[in-house]
Amino acid sequence: MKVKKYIPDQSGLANSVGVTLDRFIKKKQDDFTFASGELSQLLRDIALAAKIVNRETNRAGLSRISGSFGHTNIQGEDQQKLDVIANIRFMRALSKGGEVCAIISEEDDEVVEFKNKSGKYVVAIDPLDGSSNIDVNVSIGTIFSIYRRVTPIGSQIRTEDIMQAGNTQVASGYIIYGSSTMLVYTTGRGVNGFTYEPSLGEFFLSHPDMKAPQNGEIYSINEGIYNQFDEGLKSYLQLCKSRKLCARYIGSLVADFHRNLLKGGIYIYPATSSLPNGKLRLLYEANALAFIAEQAGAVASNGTNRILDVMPTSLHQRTPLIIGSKKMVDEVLAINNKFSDQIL
Ligand SMILES: O=P(O)(O)OC[C@H]1O[C@](O)(COP(=O)(O)O)[C@@H](O)[C@@H]1O
Repeated sequence: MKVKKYIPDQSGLANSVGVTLDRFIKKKQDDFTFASGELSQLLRDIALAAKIVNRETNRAGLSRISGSFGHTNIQGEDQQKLDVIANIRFMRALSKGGEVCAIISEEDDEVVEFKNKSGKYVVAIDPLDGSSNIDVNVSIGTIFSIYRRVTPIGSQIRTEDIMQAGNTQVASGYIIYGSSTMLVYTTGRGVNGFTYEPSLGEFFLSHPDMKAPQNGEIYSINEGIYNQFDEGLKSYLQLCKSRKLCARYIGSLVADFHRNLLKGGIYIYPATSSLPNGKLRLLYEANALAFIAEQAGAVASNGTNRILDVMPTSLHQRTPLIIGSKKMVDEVLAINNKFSDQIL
């Protein structure tokens, strides 16, 4: 029987669609000799829930799931229907596999513990970030952090399993539901981005080994609350204006962060007189993006400390966030120090 060797097509007629997320996760898992595959399955479960949430957000206007859910969450925010739907979808997907023992969600007042305690991972998640943009067709996202529990598997979840500093994350990432849908994640070995191809129902590697430019031309901050900023920040913003830098603020953290990660820039949500600890949440917003930022060569600070070194003390605690290109964040911190020295 005659056989012939497979020679990859050279005609260029059928463009390669690239590496699927599944295959990429499998390949990366093989890098870890003793990998059990649980983290890989957990990442796949997150990707599956993301596909469903992507479908829901795309057709929200048609399926009457836009608008308020008529309930206020523990942050005092008016929960949107899609906030609740996204929360249900991720909870369901993460409860199925058995890899997860507990979840911290922006939409749940308390830690959600799964019956099956054999899971070794704890997930912190903002199921739908950028709620104020849901109904107006502006990019929104999902943000997730993954930790290994520290107490024995199978035992009762304890505070130390939940209150872990960001520098103990085993993985983190975000999904951006925008002009295209992307999933970007790290397991501490660089950052990779995958674009969703709805017609095939697959995420494909589109942004391998993402690196943030060391400097940038974009600054992202809600200047509507300018009067509540401290003098150090006001002087930095004057500097940005004098340099004719570009002001870009979508009002969806994931979207602003993603743009600045690709193009170079800085996102700032500071402490203000009305929000003395800032607005964003440490456990399921800042930590995840700080891990991604650092893995891509960028920086994340609360103005005083590295975000990843902040020891959490409460589930929904807020933190000021200064995140983005290294040179820009370092400059803000230097100006802050100068002003705080003058005050002292
Ligand atoms: O409207 P503000 O005060 O500028 O806040 C916008 C920020 O708040 C957030 O919407 C907070 O996230 P949630 O939508 O998940 O609550 C960020 O996405 C965004 O960057």
